[in-house]
Amino acid sequence: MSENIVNSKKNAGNYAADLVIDGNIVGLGTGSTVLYTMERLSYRIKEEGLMIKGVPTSYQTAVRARNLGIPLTTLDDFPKIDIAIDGADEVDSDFNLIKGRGAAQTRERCVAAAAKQFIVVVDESKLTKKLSAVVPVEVIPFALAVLCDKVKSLGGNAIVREGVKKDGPVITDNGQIEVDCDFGEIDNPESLETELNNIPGVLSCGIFTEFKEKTVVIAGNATGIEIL
Ligand SMILES: O=C[C@H](O)[C@H](O)[C@H](O)COP(=O)(O)O
Repeated sequence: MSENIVNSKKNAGNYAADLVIDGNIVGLGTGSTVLYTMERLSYRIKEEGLMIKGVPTSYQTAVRARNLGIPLTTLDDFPKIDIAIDGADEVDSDFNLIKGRGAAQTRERCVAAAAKQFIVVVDESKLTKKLSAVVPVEVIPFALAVLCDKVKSLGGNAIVREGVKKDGPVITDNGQIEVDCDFGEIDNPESLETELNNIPGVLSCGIFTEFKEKTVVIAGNATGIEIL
């Protein structure tokens, strides 16, 4: 990762952490940008006495939060939360998102849905006019072929994500399979999201279109941020 991208992620992540106030229940997204948010929250907890609890969206985020001294809670205890901060793989000009590079989009969707405010932290290279990144989809193995068939009928191409230091498919934090679906440029993200999420056996696809009204996008660059 170039130094520019690292600084851009850091600037976005840090800015988002400073939006958090005492008493907040904070959805903690997954990925490299939110890690900067979590590091800054950890600093604020230790240095400023900030009192918060985090709801992690993945096993990795839970482990990182524990190591950083961020107290954790769950959606069982707080079905409604104050603010969720999360990264994205692509953000279009209408605030439609593609998420799930880390295969965490199902829990990320649950946490974003539970939050009053959804803060998306990205480096500015993630901004695009039209979504065209690969769309991750989490599916139960029983429905894998049905999903692949449906993706084909929608003009896409589905590839089961393979592990890096494991042979065979990536098994998600929910014990399911992650499938990367390439549709090229996506003309209608809302309808594609609905089509994919309605396939029986799909837990969640990575297209997020329904949180626009509560979304603030913080796009980091090498020297600062832009709020969209
Ligand atoms: O499953 C992973 C998530 O959707 C991430 O939030 C997304 O991939 C962005 O990650 P990063 O901040 O590392 O680019």
